Amino acid sequence: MSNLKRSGCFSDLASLNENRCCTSAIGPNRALASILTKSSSLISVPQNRDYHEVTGNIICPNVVRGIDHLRDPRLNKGLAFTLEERQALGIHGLLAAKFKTQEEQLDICRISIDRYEDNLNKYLYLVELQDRNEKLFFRLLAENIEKYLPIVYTPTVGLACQRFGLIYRRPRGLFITINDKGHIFNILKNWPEPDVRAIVFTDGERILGLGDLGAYGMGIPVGKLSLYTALAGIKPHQCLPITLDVGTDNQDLLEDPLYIGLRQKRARGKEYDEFIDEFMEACVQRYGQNTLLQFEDFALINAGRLLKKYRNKYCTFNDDIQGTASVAVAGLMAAVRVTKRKLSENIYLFLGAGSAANGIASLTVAAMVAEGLTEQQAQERVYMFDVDGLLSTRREGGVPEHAKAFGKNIEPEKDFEACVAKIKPSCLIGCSTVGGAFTPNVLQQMAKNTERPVIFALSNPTSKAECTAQAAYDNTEGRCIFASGSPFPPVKYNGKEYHTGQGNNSYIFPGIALGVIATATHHIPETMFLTAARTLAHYVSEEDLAIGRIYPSLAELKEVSVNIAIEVAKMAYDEGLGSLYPMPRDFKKHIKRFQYMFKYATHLPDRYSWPPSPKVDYKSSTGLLHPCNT
Ligand SMILES: NC(=O)c1ccc[n+]([C@@H]2O[C@H](COP(=O)([O-])OP(=O)(O)OC[C@H]3O[C@@H](n4cnc5c(N)ncnc54)[C@H](O)[C@@H]3O)[C@@H](O)[C@H]2O)c1
Ligand SMILES: O=C(O)C[C@H](O)C(=O)O
Ligand SMILES: [Mg+2]
Repeated sequence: MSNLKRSGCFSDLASLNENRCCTSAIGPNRALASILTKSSSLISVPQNRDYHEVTGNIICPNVVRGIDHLRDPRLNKGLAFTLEERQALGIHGLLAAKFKTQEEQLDICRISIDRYEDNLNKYLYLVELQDRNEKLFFRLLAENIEKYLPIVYTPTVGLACQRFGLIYRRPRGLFITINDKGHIFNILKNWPEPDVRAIVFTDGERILGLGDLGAYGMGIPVGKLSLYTALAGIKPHQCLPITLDVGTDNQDLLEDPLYIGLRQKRARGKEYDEFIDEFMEACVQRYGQNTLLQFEDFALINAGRLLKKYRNKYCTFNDDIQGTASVAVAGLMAAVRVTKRKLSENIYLFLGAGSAANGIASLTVAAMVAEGLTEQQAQERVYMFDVDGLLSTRREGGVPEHAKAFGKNIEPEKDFEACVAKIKPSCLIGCSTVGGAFTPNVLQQMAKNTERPVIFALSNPTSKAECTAQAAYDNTEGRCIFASGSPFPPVKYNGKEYHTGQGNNSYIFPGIALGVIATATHHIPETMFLTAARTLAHYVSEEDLAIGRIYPSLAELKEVSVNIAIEVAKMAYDEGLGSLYPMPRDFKKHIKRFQYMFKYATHLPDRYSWPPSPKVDYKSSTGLLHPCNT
């Protein structure tokens, strides 16, 4: 370096960066880039070598001015830029003199967040960090999952969605409105990243258990995709959050002066269906046929039927139906080790008969069939109770179409407590959005039904949970096996402390997504969710069970996600669904190759040496590697 400094190469490099450009220039710099591409470059490209090869450890395939290295969150390292980088990139003097390591920066982040008492402020701090320094944000999240998952994700993300009009500052993701019908592909083209592999999208109609939040639902795909990166290491530039704004039927929002979405009633019927059709087509047209399309928080009237419509035509899944089913079945499998009852020996009662309940029930049936029951025998063990009472074929209005498989020819019952006493379930599963619906009487009845009752209060966020962890223990003499969708503090019962688990689809969808992306799988069959459930259940240790947890700790989520990805990837090839060839010999290595590097990369151009450092893998199947996209 010192030789270079003496020879004045740094000023050379700074101007080099200003002029750097390439054909894949994107976003606001596109016009400038195309002009510069035509102008003479300072880099002389040896014959038969392409531009990226010659530029070596290129900063970004974009036109990047010095200051952009600080303004672009994907490039910014703040005080962690070294002296050489500061000089080479033309940002020397734009930063304070101190050089910091990423570890030192992480300490400051932790201290800063801890200063906030209010979770929404913590959320805002993290949003701001992601907007400022992406690698620091993801490393902070990935290394402190237990602490920050409840902030960027459930339950705080629910509050953020409710206040979205107030906290909305910078766009993250795309808003595509019903008025864009006929032009969706063009809107997708405005997204500055060309290498998108996964899209999480919502129409905002059933945001957690909070109902129709319209365009305010954007917090959900953003939060889900943060976990794609933090838990599964899927690269952030490959992830795209989208809100499909088709209006809202939430009158409060329509009258809310802060509301940022379309101020009109929801589009329904043909218009809505055509819009979703066009959206699905546009996504694959823009990003390729294996683009993973994750449906999130769609209302019951659309969730199941859209899954049915698209599941064999696109690489798609519905997280609320299938991801939730997988995590719940994993919990049931782990619980078998405590209850000593096989899955097929339980009686299941669901409170709520919507997307989540039907997803869980169907996968539980599949797991019981794997234990030897017929499908009909398995279905007979599953009861559901919705807003109109027990799903009885004899009730007025009968059983809704989407839950037909679980309707029973028995006396109708509208009193849930009476139902728990009559049916005597051993597993009670709440997906109703009704906070506190598992009353002390219901829980006490569960303790009478069986020695070790399984009680899942899966509704989110915390205020919608059917009961708290403490209430479940208090009302079952501490004999229950409990899990909840949102986290609860440790339970104290009879002088012992229990740490109950979070039955949340966050244990599943990041791993499924990584496995699917890494194999370019074109369809996601139901059996993949059973495989994911088995992999997750396998991770539950005796220590977990001893403290009341039927899931591994959140701290293990990254390892769990990678292992789910590996199993999903193997299955993809076994079933002829993977389309990336040759088939990997070592799946673990293969999966790792797709993963993000949370630590900073050097931003020094490698032009001093030729050929460039052998450590740099310029081209891989994941696309061109450069510091901002590793
Ligand atoms: N833990 C997780 O990973 C996870 C995953 C998905 C969904 N959820 C949560 O589960 C809840 C339900 O989600 P969904 O997608 O199934 O919603 P949904 O709208 O599809 O279903 C809700 C169901 O609850 C029923 N219901 C409403 N009020 C009721 C009442 N008073 N008594 C009995 N039933 C009642 C409705 O009739 C409907 O059948 C939400 O709170 C959601 O956040 C959690
Ligand atoms: O978002 C979550 O925390 C889980 C689930 O997808 C939900 O809709 O509640
Ligand atoms: Mg959801």
